[in-house]
Amino acid sequence: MASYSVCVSSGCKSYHAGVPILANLYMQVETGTIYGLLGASGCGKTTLLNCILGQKRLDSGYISVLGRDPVKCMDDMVTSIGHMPQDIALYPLKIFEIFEYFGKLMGLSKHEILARGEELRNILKLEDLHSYVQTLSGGQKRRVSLAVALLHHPKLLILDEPTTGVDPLLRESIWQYIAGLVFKMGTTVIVTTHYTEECRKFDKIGIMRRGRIIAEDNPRHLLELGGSLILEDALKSICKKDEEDGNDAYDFLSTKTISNYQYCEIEPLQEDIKQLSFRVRQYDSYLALVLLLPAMNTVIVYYTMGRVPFGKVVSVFNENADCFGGNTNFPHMEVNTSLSCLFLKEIGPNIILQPQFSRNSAKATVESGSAIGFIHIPANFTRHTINRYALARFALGQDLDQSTVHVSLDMSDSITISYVYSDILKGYLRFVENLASRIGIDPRTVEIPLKYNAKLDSHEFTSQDHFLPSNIVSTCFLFSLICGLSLTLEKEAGTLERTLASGVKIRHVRMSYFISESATSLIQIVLMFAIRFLTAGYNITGSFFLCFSIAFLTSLASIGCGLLLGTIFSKRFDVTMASVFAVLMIVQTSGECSNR
Ligand SMILES: Nc1ncnc2c1ncn2[C@@H]1O[C@H](COP(=O)(O)OP(=O)(O)OP(=O)(O)O)[C@@H](O)[C@H]1O
Repeated sequence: MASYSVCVSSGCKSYHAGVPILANLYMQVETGTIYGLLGASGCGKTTLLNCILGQKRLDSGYISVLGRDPVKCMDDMVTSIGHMPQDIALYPLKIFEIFEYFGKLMGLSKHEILARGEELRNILKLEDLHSYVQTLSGGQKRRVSLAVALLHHPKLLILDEPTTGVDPLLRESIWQYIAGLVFKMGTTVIVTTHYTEECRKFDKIGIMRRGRIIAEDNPRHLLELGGSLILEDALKSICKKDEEDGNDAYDFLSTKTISNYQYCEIEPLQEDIKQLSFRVRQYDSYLALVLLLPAMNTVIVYYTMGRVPFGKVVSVFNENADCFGGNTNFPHMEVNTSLSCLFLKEIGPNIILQPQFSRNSAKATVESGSAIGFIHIPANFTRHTINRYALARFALGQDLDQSTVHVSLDMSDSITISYVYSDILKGYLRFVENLASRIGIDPRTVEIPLKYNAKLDSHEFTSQDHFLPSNIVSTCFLFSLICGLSLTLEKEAGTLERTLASGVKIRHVRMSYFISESATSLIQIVLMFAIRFLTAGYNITGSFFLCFSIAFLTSLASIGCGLLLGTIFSKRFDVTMASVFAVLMIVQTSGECSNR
């Protein structure tokens, strides 16, 4: 009595309510045979194979694979099954690394993987095993994918369009090899293909239409049934007859009972997470760049953002005195005793003063953008300023007006302007304190009677002090969140599904991402701190440990967030949009762009 490796009974499956993909499907695949699954594109072949592999569940009906329920027992069976999916589904690694990865998951030793890899390279005419998969042609990649499915000598081989894009001669030798496996090792093979004629040598062909197997028999009988010597024509006529018959399926199955079906306990596969650590190596050639990116960002931010502005030009229209010796192109303060010159000398070194000969020309320099502001000093500034401070409460209104310096600033760059504003103000206060001493007044009387005593730190705060800590947080968050995108890319490429089909649990995949990304983040943060605090000369005045811990914990939280996004979304566009939103929220709420 024939034994069956795969039996499907009353299989029903739909993705959307009311649109059946598998509709009461029956299928029997005898052990040690090649079974060809033929049908129009979109008729449900891949869906059926995924159900057989336990990757998708039937809505109703039964499937038995090697005598077991694939959904519940796939962990026990992964080493007995080889699957070549329709998509290439290979990681961007060297061919031998891919063999190593899947071979180890299948329980092969390093020696066995090497020997088998070499054997398959000869049979499938593969490129040098040190070639990167991404550099191969479509047909070459497909052969590597087939080699992965064959690597561990599986009992059941499921091949979804294995010979697409492979030249006829090589296709012939692949089928010869597979026929040899069936003959010598009793392997069972299920194949989908669009090359109808290559099914002539198969033991059985199942014709799928509208979610059912409408005919299942050996090629000779199907040719007779279709009344043609050409298989393609015979299949067409069988499908046509099915349509005319109002979809009643041909029932070639002698029995629909599945004799050797049994349930089993779920035993978690002893999967080694180390196997998945290669994820870090996916970056391989640009690993150094990945590790250095946050540090490079740090340097760029340090040298471009929030620095004390240097060399900002402020125009001066001074009616009181010519402090520049008439030289407007190379402003160089001459020694001059007029008070306006003494005031201008006190303005900080970061500001370049540019003399102008009229108020209008000074204003024009600001409007044209060549100066950030202008200072207007009245004609009798010296005399009226002395009166203002010497006469104090007896000073006239004219003294007060004519000793007032008018400053107009371009407020569109508020951060730079705050420095310029502060430099001019501090310059004036220094000037007036000196003046008070010279005219015999206690300088404290002209000081602003407010003393700022920094509570946390005695050094002067710049806007870099304000946003660099927040920038560390948002940089850590941004670079770690990217793992969500990697997970989605794995989904899109089909490599995740293939890894899961090799018995790996999704929680192990997530854990491997978490471990590898955490290690990457740790190195990134060390480099970022090293460059930020050693090279850029930036100091931490509080606890270094706390600062480092906050950065690392932010990265860990971001990796968790990225994995959550990668789990929820299946398309890179969706995960990218969600990540951009998350980063924006972090940047805006971390205080980098606003008040904390
Ligand atoms: N995850 C999914 N969600 C929704 N619909 C799906 C999904 N996967 C497949 N389908 C739909 O199910 C139908 C059958 O798809 P399936 O991939 O099984 O066809 P196929 O026979 O393998 O096609 P092909 O020969 O072109 O590979 C198609 O209409 C497809 O759009």
